[in-house]
Amino acid sequence: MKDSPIKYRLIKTEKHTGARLGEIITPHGTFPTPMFMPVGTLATVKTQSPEELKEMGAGIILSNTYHLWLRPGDELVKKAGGLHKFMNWDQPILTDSGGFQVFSLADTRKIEEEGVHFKSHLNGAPLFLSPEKAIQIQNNLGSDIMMSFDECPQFYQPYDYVKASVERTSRWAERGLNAHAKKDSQGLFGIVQGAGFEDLRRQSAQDLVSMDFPGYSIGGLAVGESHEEMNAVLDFTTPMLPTNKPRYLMGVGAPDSLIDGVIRGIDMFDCVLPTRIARNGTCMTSRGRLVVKNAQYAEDFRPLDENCDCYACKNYTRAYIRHLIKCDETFGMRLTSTHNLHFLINLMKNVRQAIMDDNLLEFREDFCEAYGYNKE
Ligand SMILES: Nc1nc2cc3nc(NCCc4ccc(CCO)cc4)[nH]c3cc2c(=O)[nH]1
Ligand SMILES: [Zn+2]
Repeated sequence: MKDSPIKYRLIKTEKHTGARLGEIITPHGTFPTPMFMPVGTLATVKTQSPEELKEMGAGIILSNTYHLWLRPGDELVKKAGGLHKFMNWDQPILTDSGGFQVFSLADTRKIEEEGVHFKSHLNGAPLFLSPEKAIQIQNNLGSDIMMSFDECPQFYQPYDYVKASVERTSRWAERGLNAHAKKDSQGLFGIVQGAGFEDLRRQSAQDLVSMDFPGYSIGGLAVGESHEEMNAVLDFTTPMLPTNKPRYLMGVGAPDSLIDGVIRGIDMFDCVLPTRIARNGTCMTSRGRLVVKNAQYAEDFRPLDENCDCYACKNYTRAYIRHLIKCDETFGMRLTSTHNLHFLINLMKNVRQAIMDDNLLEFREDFCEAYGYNKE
């Protein structure tokens, strides 16, 4: 692939694990890895302004091709000057290709070699997405990092189904690469599939590495498999990928999964978890999950997390935030969302420090102990 606008710089590997400290250089700026990406599906990270996201250290955010194609339309975003201008975010943006959203949101889909026919989850209108179409939409959105159009099979599909799906996803990746060749201001990642089958993961990785993408996503995970099964797939899949390019684990956001992914050589993560659970008043704290809506916090005048220095924890109490959430006051979910995003971004900052200090396993022990993960 000709010179890509996305560059990965490996700074250091951690002495006792597969963890790496690095940075990713994009046309809209450079961010350190490992990094957690807040999800801004419809061109906004729900309840957060771009200034607040920068303030908390969000280096890059994710938006969705499928959703923005339907609303407001990729042509409109192009007319607005692209996604960065449209949403007033001048830092890096990554877009998912629509592959996963078609399989997880749309009804009655029909997968063919050409692409996927399905009905809009909004109004049932017939739609069609192909590798070429997914590239065209992402070109219009102007994201810095684009995803190939792929099929994300369920984790427990039979071997033969997954094999045929991997082979089609590799053909789709090639078609996307050819459709993209023109625009060199955007990088395109290949997405490794293969469910839980080591030989199919190897086939997928080899196909994509031979196409020389600037970065590789590991797809087909966080789809209902156990934590142990995800770790097992990562144990044999990340070593199949080049060390001088980023690895992005899609859809992963629980604290223990982030740390376990980093230990296995993952550099980038995204998940709706922090903002999704915040909206019903569930917070991640250094002492584990806290459901601030619960009656026990009605007169608890401590911050959500006494070890947190985010805007919510510096200025408000559990009692106040519980009151807002109970009364469905939107400021309440702004505060829980601010805290949860800050918590994961800060967790990755501490993980990067642990890689620098070669004590990531110790950090993991201490973090999981305090969080209440009953780790073996
Ligand atoms: N193109 C592409 N995109 C993906 C996105 C994904 N996102 C996931 N998992 C998200 C799971 C997830 C969904 C919702 C919540 C909220 C709380 O329940 C948390 C996690 N797995 C994923 C796999 C793929 C994939 O193979 N290909
Ligand atoms: Zn906080």
